[in-house]
Amino acid sequence: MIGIESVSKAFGARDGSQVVALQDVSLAFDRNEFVCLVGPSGCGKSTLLRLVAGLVEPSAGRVTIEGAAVDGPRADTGIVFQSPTLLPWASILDNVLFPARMMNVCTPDAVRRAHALLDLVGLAEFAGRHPRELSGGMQQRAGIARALVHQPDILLMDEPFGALDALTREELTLELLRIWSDQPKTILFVTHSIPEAVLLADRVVVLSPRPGRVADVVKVGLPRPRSFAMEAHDEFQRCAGRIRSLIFGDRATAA
Ligand SMILES: Nc1ncnc2c1ncn2[C@@H]1O[C@H](COP(=O)(O)OP(=O)(O)OP(=O)(O)O)[C@@H](O)[C@H]1O
Repeated sequence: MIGIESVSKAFGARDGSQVVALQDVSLAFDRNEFVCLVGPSGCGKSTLLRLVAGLVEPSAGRVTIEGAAVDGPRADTGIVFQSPTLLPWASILDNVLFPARMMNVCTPDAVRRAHALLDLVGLAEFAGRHPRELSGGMQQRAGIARALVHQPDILLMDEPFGALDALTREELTLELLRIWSDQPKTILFVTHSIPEAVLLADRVVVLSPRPGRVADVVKVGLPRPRSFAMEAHDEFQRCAGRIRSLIFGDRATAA
C-alpha cells in the first residue's frame, strides 16, 4: 500500500551546509500492516513519517500510496504526534471533530463516529470537558480519537506515548492494539522503546545512525492478540535481541 522507493532527504542548514537525514531508503508496507520504526536519535524516523504524510518532499526517490506519488497531505491519512496539541478553548468532542470540520465533512454521521471513538478510547464521559480538565494520557487518547474520526486508512504515529508515564503507556499500547483489530488500517509507529515495537508490530524497521538507512527489517512472529505476558516468549526475546544488536552492535551485550 505504501512504497518508499530509493528515497533520500537532505535538509539545508543556515550556514549553507546540508544535513542528510535519510539516504537511499526503500521499503514497502502492506495494507493493514502494523510497522514500527526504531533507530538512534536523529536517524530520520520522523522525517520518514513526514515524507509519507506528504508534509515534506523527498530530495531523491519517491513515496507512493496505492501506486500514486504522494505530493502533499492526504485526507485519508491520520497523524498522532508526541504531544496531542488539542485546541484549549474547544471541548473534547469539538477537538475530535476538528479534522472533519476542516474537511467540510462534519455530518451527523461524523458526530456519531466521534462519540463512538470517545467511547472506544474511554472518554465518553469527557466529551463536553476541555483539554485542561484531562490528564496527559486522556489528552493523548483524545488525540488518537481525533486522528481516527475521518476514517483514515493510514495512521502515522510519531512517539505518541513518549511523554506519558510507564503505566499509562502500557495501557494505551493495549488500547491501540484493540482499536487496530477493531478498525484495521496501515499503521506506521515511531518509538524509542524496543519492547513496545516488538509488542505492537508485524515488522520492525531498524534505521542506522544518520544518515538513516535501513539496517534491517525484523519480522515479529508472535501470535495475536498480543499481551505483555509475551515479553517472556522466545520469539519476543529473539526479535528484541536482534533489534538491540542492530542498534548497539557489540555494546548490546557489554553490560
Ligand atoms: N526541518 C528540518 N530542517 C533541518 N534539519 C532537519 C529538519 N528536520 C529534521 N532535520 C534533521 O534531520 C535529521 C533527522 O531528524 P528526525 O527528526 O527525522 O530524526 P528522528 O530519528 O526522528 O530523531 P529523534 O529520535 O531524536 O526524534 C536530524 O539531524 C535533524 O536535525
